[in-house]
Amino acid sequence: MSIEISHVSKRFGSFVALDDVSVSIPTGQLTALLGPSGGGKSTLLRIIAGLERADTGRVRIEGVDATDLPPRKRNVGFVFQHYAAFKHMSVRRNVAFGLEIRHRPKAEIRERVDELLRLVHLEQFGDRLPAQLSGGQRQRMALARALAVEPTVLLLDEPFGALDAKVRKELRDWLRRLHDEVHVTTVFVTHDQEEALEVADEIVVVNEGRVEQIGTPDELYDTPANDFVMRFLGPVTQLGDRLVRPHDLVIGTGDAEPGAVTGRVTRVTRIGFEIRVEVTTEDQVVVVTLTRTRFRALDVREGSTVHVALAPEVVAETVEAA
Ligand SMILES: Nc1ncnc2c1ncn2[C@@H]1O[C@H](COP(=O)(O)OP(=O)(O)OP(=O)(O)O)[C@@H](O)[C@H]1O
Repeated sequence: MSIEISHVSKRFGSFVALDDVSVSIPTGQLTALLGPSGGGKSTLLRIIAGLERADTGRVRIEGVDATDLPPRKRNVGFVFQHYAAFKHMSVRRNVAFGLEIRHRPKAEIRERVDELLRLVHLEQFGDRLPAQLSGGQRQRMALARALAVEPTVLLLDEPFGALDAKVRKELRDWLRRLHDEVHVTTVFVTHDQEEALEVADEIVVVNEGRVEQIGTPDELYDTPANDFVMRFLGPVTQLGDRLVRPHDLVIGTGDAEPGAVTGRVTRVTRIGFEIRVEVTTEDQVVVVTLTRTRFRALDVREGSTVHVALAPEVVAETVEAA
């Protein structure tokens, strides 16, 4: 394990930001701290970085007890949402900064900076000033700068949070590819479940100062530990007294299967390649999402009486899991 957080608690006045949190973060992986705003993700990241002190608990990084070490002795690299670059220095010098203050030989610095600029696809931009870069390019420069000193751990706090949706998505793919190349243990904070599901090897769900669940994207999505995780990770709907995913449901028009609920189709909406069907039963509205092909084959419309049940393959999986 690269980072071991054990029994960490943190209060701000009487407010409990972290409540007895224990997490192990594996070496070489990309781990997301995911959760709603104010849940404690950034506080946890800042405690790993040494920018904040835990009231109780310990932090070990690569086997070394880092709890009492200042940030510069932890060998961690950070990137924040609003990255403060040296405005009057070129991109190259910004990236080289950490190496220069460590008095590395000039030739070594030049070589390393070239390599980093290549890695973050900024090789043509080395001589520009940070103000002459786009937001996405600036964040890539920030990553190159953080990686320059070969940190043991890279910590990213909503690194793409301030960028527009399209650039965000591009950088997300890029981060994944970068990580496949560099393999530095990386922890990144996000409140965006799609970002975490797409990019991370492992996700730690943090809510109200506690860890709700730790697992791979598939584990969290398919076997959430509780309703909170289930709701946070994707769309949900209620079927009877169960919380289920709308795309795990099927609609039937013949005889009702055991466990099915019966209702009327009250709304049909097309969302991209999916069709969202609202079925109103005696006491609830159930949402089902179907592919267009499946929907067409069904031949139902608003007003049709239908049955809704859990898809047979999902029932089989649930039985297997239990
Ligand atoms: N220095 C501080 N002083 C007082 N309260 C703080 C301080 N830092 C954080 N908090 C509070 O602790 C709670 C957790 O904050 P934190 O930034 O860790 O949450 P988060 O999950 O990262 O949320 P966000 O995504 O909004 O940054 C919040 O309610 C916040 O207001």
